[in-house]
Amino acid sequence: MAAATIKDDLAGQVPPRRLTKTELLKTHKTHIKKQDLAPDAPRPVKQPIMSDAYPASTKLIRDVEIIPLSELRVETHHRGKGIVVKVISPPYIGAGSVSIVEDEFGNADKLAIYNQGDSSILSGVPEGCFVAVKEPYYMHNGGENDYMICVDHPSDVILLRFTDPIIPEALRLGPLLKSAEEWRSAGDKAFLERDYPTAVFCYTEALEACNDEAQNETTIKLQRAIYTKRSGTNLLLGRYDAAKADALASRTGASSDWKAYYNAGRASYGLCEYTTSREYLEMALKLNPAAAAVRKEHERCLARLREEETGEYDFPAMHAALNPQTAVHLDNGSFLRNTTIRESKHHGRGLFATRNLQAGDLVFCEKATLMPNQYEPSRASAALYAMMVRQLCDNPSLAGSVLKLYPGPYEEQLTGAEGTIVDGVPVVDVFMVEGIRNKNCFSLPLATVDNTKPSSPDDRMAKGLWVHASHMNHCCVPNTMRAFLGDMLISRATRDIKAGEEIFQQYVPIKALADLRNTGFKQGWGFECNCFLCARERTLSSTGMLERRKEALAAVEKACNKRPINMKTGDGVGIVPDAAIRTVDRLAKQLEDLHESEVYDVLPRLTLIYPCNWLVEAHRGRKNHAKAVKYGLKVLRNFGFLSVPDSESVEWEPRDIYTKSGEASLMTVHVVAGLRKLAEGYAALGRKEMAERCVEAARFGYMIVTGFENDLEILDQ
Ligand SMILES: C[S@@+](CC[C@H](N)C(=O)[O-])C[C@H]1O[C@@H](n2cnc3c(N)ncnc32)[C@H](O)[C@@H]1O
Repeated sequence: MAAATIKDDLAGQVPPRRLTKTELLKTHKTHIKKQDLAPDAPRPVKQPIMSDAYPASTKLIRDVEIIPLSELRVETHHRGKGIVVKVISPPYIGAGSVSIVEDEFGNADKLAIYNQGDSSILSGVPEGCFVAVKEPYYMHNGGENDYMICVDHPSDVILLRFTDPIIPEALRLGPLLKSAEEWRSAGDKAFLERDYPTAVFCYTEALEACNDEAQNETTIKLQRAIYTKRSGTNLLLGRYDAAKADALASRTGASSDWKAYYNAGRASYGLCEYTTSREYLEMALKLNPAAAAVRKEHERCLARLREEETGEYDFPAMHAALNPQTAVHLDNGSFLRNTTIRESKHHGRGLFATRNLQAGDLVFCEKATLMPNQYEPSRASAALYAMMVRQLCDNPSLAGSVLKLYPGPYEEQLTGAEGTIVDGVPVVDVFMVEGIRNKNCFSLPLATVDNTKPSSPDDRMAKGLWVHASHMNHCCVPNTMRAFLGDMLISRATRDIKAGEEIFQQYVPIKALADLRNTGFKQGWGFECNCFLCARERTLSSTGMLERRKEALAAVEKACNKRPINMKTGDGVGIVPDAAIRTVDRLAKQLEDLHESEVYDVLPRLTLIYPCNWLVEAHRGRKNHAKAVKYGLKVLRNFGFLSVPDSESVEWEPRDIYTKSGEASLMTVHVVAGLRKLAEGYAALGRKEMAERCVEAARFGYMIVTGFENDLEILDQ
């Protein structure tokens, strides 16, 4: 309460008193002591709260007015202003890095820097360095006289070079006399200690020092050697854009340049730019045909290009290579050429087929743009957000694709400068990043195929971003289905798709009732679905009918739930008394009658799936195979598979159920399970051919669901 009062009273004003340098340093030391006692405590990520959103600074530091710390006003974004300070304490690392800083007038304050990745020296700002903060926010920190400069956007803070003229002389305390050689050895030392961000900083200083020294052959040689070192270090940090630029800057024109091309090739590979990577690797091979490492990398690169071109993958081998601890990121390229991004009539941009596709075809197969190895659901979102921020800072070339994704309503606050380079770093607006994460990320298991096993836990889900797939709009009865293998997203056609048709996916498993599912879409993504199913249900079914259907659904679910089925295992019904079966049967019929035939002739009847599945189980339990088959056929029909015949005399191919069911079938693993139960019933009735066709259709469906051909028996494990 007291804090809130101080906050309200002082907003916009300079605080009457703030803690002195000595007081600040004393409290800071106690925090650091505590930190030293628990050095391995996991570091939380501060995720942005969209209601507090404010845009990142897009100004150059030289264009803002530098003010002393004493002019900072509470709860204020100091637009058009900036501070230049020296860090006078080691950092305390929590959700961000908190340090004590001092300005040229001897004023001290607390500086909290959030959202810097581990590859940045600013994730743990070292004592003695100088930083500039553009358009800082000064906040009351809860306690009495306790304030803090708070930096959310990573690009709002700049690590200054020691020789930067913007640092006031009084703060600098004498010129820094390190030579290029000295900075280089400092870099080498940091490298050997595996402190790669510091190594990069020192090599950068070394390169700048080279510029200040006499330009002779020795300096040029030194400069190129440092570029090589910095390139290697940036590669280790995953800063591929910088690694590539350094590699190219290290060239001398001699045959030893093969190393520069090799590094540039590896950096391009890291960015999944395989065509460019191949070009560099081929230049390296030209200069040094015997280099085995280059040859190996070149072969790897050709394999990626083949995958991109043909869409041919060895999915079983990829599956076998997965390891939840060490290998969730597969070494594969993205096959995207069957689809293209363009404006869609009703949903902004969308994905469209570039050629005719058949049910079961690979629509695309995309490697994650960003996906942390974090399958703990409570941490998955924060891990993805942190990775997105870090990668955008580290590899500005990513901005071109990631920052074009739909960020939700925050779109209106954007300046258009996000992703551009200002003061040497890309402008990264964390609220925009969070908006993009929120509207575009996918939840995924390690492998969809394993997740279909009844024994697999449902809750090991990671989160990731696939830029191409993010352009797909939602449809409740979509024409594709996605599956995951590590960080590969496999999209398959659930029915035939014509060239030029829009590709849809289901964002989340949908609710049976149109109004309920649309409330979810509105809240989560800000749209109301107007797909074939939603539009017809909404406009053609009368309100009275929808209400009665809701009541009938509640009644039938209540009856089923006395003996619920586990939809994953199919277990739970057991031997059910006649009376219970009769009740569910009667209620299901009533519900069925509430679906107008003229509306639902070509539509799935989602509310009927659960009761019909229940009846299949009840009849299976009593070995009443004829009835199990009857309801099994109804289950498929209610998923929208309208072309499953019940007669040997009808000519049909197992795949026909996918290709000849119209535009509104809903493919899920339950369809596969339904086909298997149907097969079991037919086999028990001695109708072998029907049983075989159903198994074949189930196998084909399981390939669509899991992304590649798999044994149906996995569903029993
Ligand atoms: C992941 S993005 C899909 C690509 C997006 N259309 C774009 O222009 O970038 C999700 C957003 O697309 C739009 N969207 C997706 N499916 C839709 C649908 N069925 N009807 C209307 N808008 C839809 C919504 O604005 C949603 O928040």
